[in-house]
Amino acid sequence: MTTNRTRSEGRPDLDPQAPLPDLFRRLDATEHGLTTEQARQRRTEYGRNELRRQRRRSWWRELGRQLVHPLALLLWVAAILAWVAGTAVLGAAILAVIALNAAFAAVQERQAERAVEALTRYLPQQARALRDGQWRQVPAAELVPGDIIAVGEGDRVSADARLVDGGVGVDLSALTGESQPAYRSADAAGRAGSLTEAGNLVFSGTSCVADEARGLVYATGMRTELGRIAALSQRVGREESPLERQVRRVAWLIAAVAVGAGVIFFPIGVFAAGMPISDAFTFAIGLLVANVPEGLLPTITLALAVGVRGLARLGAVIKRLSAVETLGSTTVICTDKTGTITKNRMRVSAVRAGDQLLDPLPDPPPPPGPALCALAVSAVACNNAELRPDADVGDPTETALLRFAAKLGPPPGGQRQAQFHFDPRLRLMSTVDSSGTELWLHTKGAPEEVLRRSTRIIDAGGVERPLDEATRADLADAVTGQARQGRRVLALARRRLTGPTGERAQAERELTFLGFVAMVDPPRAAVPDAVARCHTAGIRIIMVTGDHGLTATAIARQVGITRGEPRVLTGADLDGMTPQALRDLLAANPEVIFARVSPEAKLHIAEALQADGQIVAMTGDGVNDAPALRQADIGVAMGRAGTDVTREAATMVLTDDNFATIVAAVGAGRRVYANVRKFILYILAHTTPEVVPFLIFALSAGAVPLPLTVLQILAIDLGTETVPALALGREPAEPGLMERPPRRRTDRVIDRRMLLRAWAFLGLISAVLVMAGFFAVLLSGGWTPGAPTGPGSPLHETYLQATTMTFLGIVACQVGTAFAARTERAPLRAVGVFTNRPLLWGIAFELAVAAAIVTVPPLPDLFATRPPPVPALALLLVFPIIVWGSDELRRKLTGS
Ligand SMILES: Nc1ncnc2c1ncn2[C@@H]1O[C@H](COP(=O)(O)OP(=O)(O)OP(=O)(O)O)[C@@H](O)[C@H]1O
Repeated sequence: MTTNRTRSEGRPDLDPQAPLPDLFRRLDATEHGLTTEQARQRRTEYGRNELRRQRRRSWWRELGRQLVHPLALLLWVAAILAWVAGTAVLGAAILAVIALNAAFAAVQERQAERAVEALTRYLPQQARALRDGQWRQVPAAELVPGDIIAVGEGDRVSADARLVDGGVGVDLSALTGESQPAYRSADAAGRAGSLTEAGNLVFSGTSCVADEARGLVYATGMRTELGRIAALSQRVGREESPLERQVRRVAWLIAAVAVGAGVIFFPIGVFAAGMPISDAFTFAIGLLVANVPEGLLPTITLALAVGVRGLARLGAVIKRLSAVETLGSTTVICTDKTGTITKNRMRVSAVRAGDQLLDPLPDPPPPPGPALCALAVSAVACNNAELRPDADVGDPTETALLRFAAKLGPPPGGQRQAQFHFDPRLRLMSTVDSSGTELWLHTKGAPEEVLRRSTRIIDAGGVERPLDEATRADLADAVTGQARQGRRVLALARRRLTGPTGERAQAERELTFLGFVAMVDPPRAAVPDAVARCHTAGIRIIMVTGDHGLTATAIARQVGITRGEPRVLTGADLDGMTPQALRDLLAANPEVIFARVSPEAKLHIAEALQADGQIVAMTGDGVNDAPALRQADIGVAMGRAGTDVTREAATMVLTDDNFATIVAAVGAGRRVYANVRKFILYILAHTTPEVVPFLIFALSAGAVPLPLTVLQILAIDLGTETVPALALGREPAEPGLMERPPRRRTDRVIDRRMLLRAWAFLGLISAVLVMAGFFAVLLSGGWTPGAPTGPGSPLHETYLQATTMTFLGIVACQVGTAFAARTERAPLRAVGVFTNRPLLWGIAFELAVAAAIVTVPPLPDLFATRPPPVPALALLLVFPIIVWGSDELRRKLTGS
């Protein structure tokens, strides 16, 4: 072994295309795999089979990035202007603002990144490896060179391996960008040149799309091809979401307004109010700095990240931050049936063997006659599941068949010779088994498919006869009768083979129909409720299933998806339909069920709905579902039953495979969006009480002294208000959130209604209160309009107390605004006054900072504050109640 050298070089010094015996020798391995102990030792030697994360951006670089953010650049300009104008204190304050903001944004960005990264923990990848002579599911991270692994359709390959047996179709696009699947087989000859072109190798990070093979692991972790090119560095995307894009645009708009306000103020201050030029300049800059919403974007990123974390706890793992927002606007959920709506826990409840129907199937079953025996033999032979005392392995349809057969007695064992995998398009699976000297084909699948390929039928006594039309019709009726009860029906057939099997179509023909089994698969308990919530939330549910139309309809009715007569469309109907016809049909029929559809059809359904402006969530579990999942706005894969390929293609993975979780996730998405609106409202509301004092000062042409200083504005916007704003992102869902139709694609996060509420209602009330406080202090101190209040004048202390009152008044009003912002339509008591703990802490922080600015030296000197008289302070106590109370009243009166 060359382990030491291997480790130091980072790649094994071996040729994976060497003759197999050489490769086994070099890897010190055998066809029987490794023992657990050997694997453990090798893990300490080679490390875990993981890709090292691409180094994160360092703290300093992240901070640097935030410092040159366009909005920060605007502040730099303001700082330079302040410095040039000789107001060094303001310049320094702006620099502090830039630094604080950058640090704040950097922390939030990093938190968001972490939240997404942490999600990989929720989806640990598994691999099948031969350990201690047995096939085991092991965490992919524990694979080591020398392991023998199995890869089958739908699996993600977890390490680089040389195939030793079988062949697989692989999708190499993650490595080579080539989207056409390639075939790799143990028998393929080695090839010089690029390793990825070698016909007998498979690579970590690629996925298996067909068949099955076994391979000898020769490289893991960073030594794999994938590790080498580090292509998987960022599997979880971090692109800007539409919400972030919208908010960025709005942030720029507000920044432009702020610059405009500053520019307009300057001449008004100088010429109308007679302010000294330097003061006017300082104030203009202050106005600009205070209103540039530089904290908005990182706060939204953080809200989305918090949403992602919350969703993971619900059982929905999201792979993109922006998906949280898309989820909230979902208008249609296309869901499959088995496992998502139903429990995927099947039990055979009726059987028809030959022409004998046992419905219900007695428990224990009667002693089986020849037909029932033949049915059971086929059910066991054409089966890849395994009954285990701890947990059954395999497809629940197949385990149900095994359990049914087991009750009839031990079946005679045959020897599997070949297999035609279950194909969701054909809806059939077959195996070729030898029994003594005989060779049999056993087929199971959708009854109509099996019937179509059958020419004979067995009778109860086991005698075969030709299948006439009357019997066909009778069988079809019997199947329909079962499906109508919501049962899943599977037919079984067989054929004695006399020669080689040949092509699939050649093998699966002239079958002898043995009978069918009907299984019950009860709906999940939480589904009817979730369906009802979708209905009230205006979300349409479309069932898209491979199962029989009647089975699907019965289940859809049981859980409330259909309430009237649904329009049932089959895959065959879809084939003959133009995209436009499909769009029209979906628009015209509120209740549609797609049955017996192929995975490809799901893609067309998603496209048709999207062409109509719908936001589509689509579930899927099979390999062929991947394109539809990619096409949908939210591709939903199953964490338990699904394949790695769909998990890779999906935006959201359900750890519990439950439909109800999709609905909960939509609710969470709506909540995040609503919370983003809440803190934007809160941040916007302070603008009016900050601008009005200046307007009064300017319009009075200096008769009223300036009620608020620039540094005080900065202290509010960038000090006291930050934490409560963040805390609004943690609001619980407002009642009624899932009782409204989804928001439209065209809806803006900041709309006119919100601006009116922020500026013209909450803001205006605050401004009135704040100015009343200012004048109350000023007048009670003996001030008359036009009286001097500058340094050295007898009224100067009173003036300082009055501006402090304005400052504290705005802080008090913002406390009221924070409570008002908590709900958009409902009364606050519907969510509970004390239910948002972080907000209560945020308000405590806000009040503590405000108190410190007024009382803790040297802050009062820096911010020019003096504690107002006690009666004025008492007045402050009612401000929040008035602001919040008025909004409660408005909501009550207007209903929104
Ligand atoms: N293991 C299997 N072997 C043979 N036939 C099967 C097997 N599993 C399913 N079928 C048949 O193929 C049909 C389609 O199966 P598919 O897995 O595409 O969808 P489904 O499980 O019925 O429903 P859904 O799409 O809602 O999950 C089934 O209704 C059944 O008749």
